Amino acid sequence: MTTTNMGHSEQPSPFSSSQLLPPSSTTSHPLRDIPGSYGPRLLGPFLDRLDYFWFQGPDNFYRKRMEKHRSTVFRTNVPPSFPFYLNVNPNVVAILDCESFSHLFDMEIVEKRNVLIGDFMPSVKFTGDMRVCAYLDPSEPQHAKIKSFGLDLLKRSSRVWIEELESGLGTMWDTIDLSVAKGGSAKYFSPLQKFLFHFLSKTIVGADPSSFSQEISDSGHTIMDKWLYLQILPAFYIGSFQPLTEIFLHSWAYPFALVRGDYQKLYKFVEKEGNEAVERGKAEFGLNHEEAVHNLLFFLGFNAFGGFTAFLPTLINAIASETTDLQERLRKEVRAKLGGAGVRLSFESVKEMELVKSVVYETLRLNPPVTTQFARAKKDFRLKSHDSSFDIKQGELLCGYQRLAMRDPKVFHDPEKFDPDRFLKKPELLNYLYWSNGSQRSSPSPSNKQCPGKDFVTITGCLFVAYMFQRYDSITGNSKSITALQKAT
Ligand code: HEM
Repeated sequence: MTTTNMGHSEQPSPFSSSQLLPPSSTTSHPLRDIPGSYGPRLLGPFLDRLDYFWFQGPDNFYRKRMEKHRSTVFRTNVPPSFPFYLNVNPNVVAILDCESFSHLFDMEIVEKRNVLIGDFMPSVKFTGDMRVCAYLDPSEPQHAKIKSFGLDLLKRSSRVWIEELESGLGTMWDTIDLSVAKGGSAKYFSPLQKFLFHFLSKTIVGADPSSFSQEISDSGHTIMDKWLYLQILPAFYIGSFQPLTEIFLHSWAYPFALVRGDYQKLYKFVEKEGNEAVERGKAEFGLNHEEAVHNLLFFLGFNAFGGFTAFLPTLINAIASETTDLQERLRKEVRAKLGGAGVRLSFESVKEMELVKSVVYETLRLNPPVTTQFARAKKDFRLKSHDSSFDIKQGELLCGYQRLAMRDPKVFHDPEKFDPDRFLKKPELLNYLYWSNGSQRSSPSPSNKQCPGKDFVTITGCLFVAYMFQRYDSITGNSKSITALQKAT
């Protein structure tokens, strides 16, 4: 067994002793053929691609097939596919319930080599002609070295995390305050991304963008976006401007040449300003210079900046669009445990904020920032869903769609509803919260593929909420704009 916390052989299936499931689902798992088909060789993948990106959108794409096959496990194609992705095999086995999803974490039976985005892998030119950590399987020696480097960076960054967070959030909310005062509302994507780029560069890489150049300080976040989205575009759901999106954005992969100059700027920034981290990667974790810099850049830009960019707008939306007494309850909890404006945030104080934590977990359940995880069967094995079992053959690609697995009605009561108290009432549900590619009760390690940022992300989400309610009495808005702010009295 290579994993420490999450393998099937070490940890019984999450459902074997669960009180949450009806007794029938824990008893027998009759063997079934995997329903669904891949259709004609070129036409099947093409039609599925159009359904996924255009006619249905990802949620309905999976939901309709799940209903049609009366199964949370079935065969389908996922993009990218025909006509210009001839080397990509779009055939997958979709898995959409918590029990079957957890097989993705068992490194004894699945391999995670080059499957971050599915069978399609962006050109390694985007990452310095090397396969960075997220594409490595734990069986590859380099994985443990680089993952340990990442875990160490995060541990060290905790020394400046709070201080940098407070100062970055101060600047970000000042900008938003100003726009709301001027125009009555503020689109916050850009100030949020600018804050994230500065904050994560300083904490994780130890690199201050303002010390490097005006361009990186002002536009580092947009440069990062360009590099990041160009890589994931072939599989990225856009949901508008069809059929132009299908023709021009989803039909071929764009070359690295379009961002070569930008990537060089980011590389130089990390290499120079993050020199201390780079040297530690070399001296303590046995990486060569190039490996240390390219991996640092990927941790910063793709993993951390990309992840938080997807997560924080959903957190703001969950709170700012609430019309219940949630904000009042959050405000009371934050001020009781921490105090009002001017009192320093701390890791310890947010650990005691049970409602704040539950809201953060519930946001990650309903809106997992990375919607899909893939893994390839290392050997033939039997995969279980709640009510059936299925034979998986070595080499088959499993595709876990988090947005439906996290709405599994056998685990989460009234699963489509945002219930801010869900995890407060039933903390044992954390076993089934999978946003980090592992259970919220498991730990990332060099021998598994769980996100090393798992705890930092949830704690930062809590600190983000605590800061908001220190500063404001109420906030109105959605995932794009803030429309009203009432300063703390
Ligand atoms: C909200 C923020 C974040 C989200 C949503 C997120 C999500 C994820 C997910 C889903 C995976 C698994 C991908 C897969 O194998 O299919 C992952 C892996 C990873 N994440 Fe995060 N992450 C976040 C923040 C961070 C941060 C702050 C770091 C800092 C270093 C980080 C570093 C990594 C790395 C290195 C991996 C690959 C792990 C491995 O190869 O074993 N992530 N992340």
